[in-house]
Amino acid sequence: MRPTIGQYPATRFRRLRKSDALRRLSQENALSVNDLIWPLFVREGENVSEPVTSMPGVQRLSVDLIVKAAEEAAELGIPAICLFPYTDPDNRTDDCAEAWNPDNIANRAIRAVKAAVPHMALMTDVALDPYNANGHDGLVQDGIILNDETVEALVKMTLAQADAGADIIGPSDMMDGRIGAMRLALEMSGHKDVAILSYAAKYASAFYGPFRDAVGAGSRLVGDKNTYQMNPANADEAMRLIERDLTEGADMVMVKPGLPYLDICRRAKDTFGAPTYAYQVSGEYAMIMAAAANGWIDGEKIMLESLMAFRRAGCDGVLTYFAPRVARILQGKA
Ligand SMILES: NCC(=O)CCC(=O)O
Repeated sequence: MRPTIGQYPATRFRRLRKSDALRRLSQENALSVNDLIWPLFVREGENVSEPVTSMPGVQRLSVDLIVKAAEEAAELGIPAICLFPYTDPDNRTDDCAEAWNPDNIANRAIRAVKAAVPHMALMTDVALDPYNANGHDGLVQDGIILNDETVEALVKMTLAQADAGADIIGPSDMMDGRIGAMRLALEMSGHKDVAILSYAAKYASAFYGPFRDAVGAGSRLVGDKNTYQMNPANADEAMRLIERDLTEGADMVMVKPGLPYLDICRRAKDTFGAPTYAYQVSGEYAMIMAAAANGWIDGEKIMLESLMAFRRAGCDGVLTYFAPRVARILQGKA
């Protein structure tokens, strides 16, 4: 596109900003409930809603309350939720075997949600960190994160989630070769219509801090994730990763974190045209909530502005903890 600009006063940009009607008429992007994926944290128990201190307004919910949240999401028109497990400490081991247990907390929640709200698209998380004694996304040997052995474990985890009824598999682990391995396993096991939303460009970011509290992985993490997550200084590499994952069979791709990486979202959309998502991560959410709680910003306006920014950057959708709040506003139910 080559923008045409006439000379002043023939061109006055303020003409189209004169009234609300003209501003709406000339608006380029829109935010809708169809763009939202709501991440939820699931834990053991019944009727348990446990606040996540660093994420005001976010709770870890027992399966029965996850079902209620899914019903609320459906009523608000939110098309998808994404489940993250808070695993009991006893089930966090070096071999991560709980990750592919068909009856682990995540798989039980998938079954319960699909039974209650079958039309809700259910996205999962595929990474070993909620099940790992040392908080890493992959199997660890002598301080090294093993790639190929981890991919085998992730495939088992993927199949258990697909068997439980997952619609969208969300590999967030950043191992090499996992998308191809998962896609092949899904094809071979009768799950050919299960979609993969690849965390293709996931950066080694400090913005994930509150999330690690939410899933109980933060205090366990030994070292950092720099050998598998991306260097925040890199952009060309993100394009290569996205192309690689699309080629291996990803249906959708994600950039994560969100707002600090909008340049990557735009480039990804322009380069590949694939369904592209961003994750407005826990640290982004926490910063907005904390500043709003102090009265330093207008939290609601900043929430809406930040979500619109993803649409402007070319994203087809956003994973955001604000999903139900923004959906209520967009549906006139606030
Ligand atoms: N796989 C999910 C994450 O690693 C973090 C998300 C967040 O910080 O909200």
